[in-house]
Amino acid sequence: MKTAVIVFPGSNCDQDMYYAIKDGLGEDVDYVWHAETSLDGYDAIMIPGGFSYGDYLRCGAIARFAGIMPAVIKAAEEGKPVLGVCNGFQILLEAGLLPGALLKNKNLKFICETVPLKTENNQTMFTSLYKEGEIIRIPIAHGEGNYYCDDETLAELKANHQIVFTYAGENPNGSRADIAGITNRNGNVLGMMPHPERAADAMLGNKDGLRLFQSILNHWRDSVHANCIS
Ligand SMILES: NC(=O)CC[C@H](N)C(=O)O
Repeated sequence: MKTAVIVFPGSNCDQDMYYAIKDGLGEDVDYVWHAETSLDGYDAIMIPGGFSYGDYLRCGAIARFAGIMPAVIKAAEEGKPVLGVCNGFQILLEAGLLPGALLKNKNLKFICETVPLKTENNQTMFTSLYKEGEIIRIPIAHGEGNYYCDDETLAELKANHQIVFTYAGENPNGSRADIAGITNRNGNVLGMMPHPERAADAMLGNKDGLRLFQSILNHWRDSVHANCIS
C-alpha cells in the first residue's frame, strides 16, 4: 500500500502520521506538499493535524483551496481511503467531503489530553480491527473540535452509521451527540478529532490507534486480492 501524507504550511502531525505508516505498518509512504496537484499512484490519502495557514479565518478554511485538494477530492470519489485527523478533519469539512462543521471548544480553550472513545461502527475500512462498542484511549489536542451539524444531518449520520467514534467519557469539547469521528456516506472518508497516530507505538505507551491504520491496510489487501481474482 502506498500512502500520501499531505503537508501544508503549519502541519505538525505529518511526521507522526508518516511513522505510523512506515514503522507501524511497514508500508510505503511519502510526504506530498500541498502545492502538488496529483495523487495518482497512491492507495490511501492522509491529511494530518496541525495549524495549516496558522488557523487563520477558521481552521482548515484556507487549506481547502490548496492545489492538492482537487486530487484529494478525486481520490475520495474513486473510493480510496481518505483519513483526516484533527486539522485534517477540519480541512475535509471545509472541502465539503464530510457534512457539518467544527466550532471552538465549548470552554474556548485548547484541550490536550487522552480520552476514551467508543467504537460506534466497526464495519468500516478504518475500524474493522476494533470490536463493536470497544472503548479505546486516544489523545486529543485541539481548540476547534466541537462538532456541529443540524438535526437533519445528525439523523442522516445515525441512519447511515456514519458516526464511527464518540467520546465515551465526559464530552471534552461540546460536540453534538458526543461525536469524535464521522465518515462520508460512502464510508471511505473518515474525519476524526482524536489522533490515532499519537497512539501507534508501544514506546509511546499506547497502541490503540495502530489498529486503525492496520484496518486500512487490511482493506487495501482485500481489494487488491479481489481485483486479482476478478
Ligand atoms: N492538533 C491539531 O490538528 C490542531 C487542530 C486545530 N489547529 C485546532 O486547534 O483545533
